Amino acid sequence: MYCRSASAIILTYDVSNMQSLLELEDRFLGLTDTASDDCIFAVVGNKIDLIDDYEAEGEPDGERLRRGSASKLRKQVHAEDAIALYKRIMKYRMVDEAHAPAADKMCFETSAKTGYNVDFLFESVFNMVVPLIVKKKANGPDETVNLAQNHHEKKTKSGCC
Ligand SMILES: Nc1nc2c(ncn2[C@@H]2O[C@H](COP(=O)(O)OP(=O)(O)OP(=O)(O)O)[C@@H](O)[C@H]2O)c(=O)[nH]1
Repeated sequence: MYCRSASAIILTYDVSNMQSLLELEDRFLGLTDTASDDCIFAVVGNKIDLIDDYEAEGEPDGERLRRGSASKLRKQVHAEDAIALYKRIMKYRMVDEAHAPAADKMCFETSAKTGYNVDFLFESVFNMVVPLIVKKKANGPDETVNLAQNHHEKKTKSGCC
């Protein structure tokens, strides 16, 4: 996972697996330390199609009955769990909640399989990120690591000693 200067990070868990949400915090949150200070976070519960009471938008009448619920799973991660994680992420990043997008706006449930909410997720994140990027560009170029310059500086130092 490479996050240096990232303007947006989408953290994805599996709605039918609580462990996947816990791992986002335990294993991946620390890896976002190098993201941009104003980085936008979205917390996304994927695989919503596997859940018992999921009903895809636009699903034809009777389709759900036809599908049956034998293979459906119980939802293990609820919206409030994701919202609580989002709030902990803001705390971890030391972002004042008043200055961050509202938690309920940044937590999504999707299905990569059916496409449910996927466009909405990316459009929402995109609409938030673009103004930030435009603002940053207007403030001048990003600080970047100049590998050639570092190399040269090292060489000069070793020459002096
Ligand atoms: N039903 C369903 N299956 C999905 C969805 N997204 C991914 N999968 C399936 O889940 C499996 C793992 O998907 P990956 O994209 O490899 O995700 P991963 O995070 O590496 O793996 P997992 O932790 O197992 O989900 C694959 O078989 C995918 O086809 C979804 O929205 N719904």
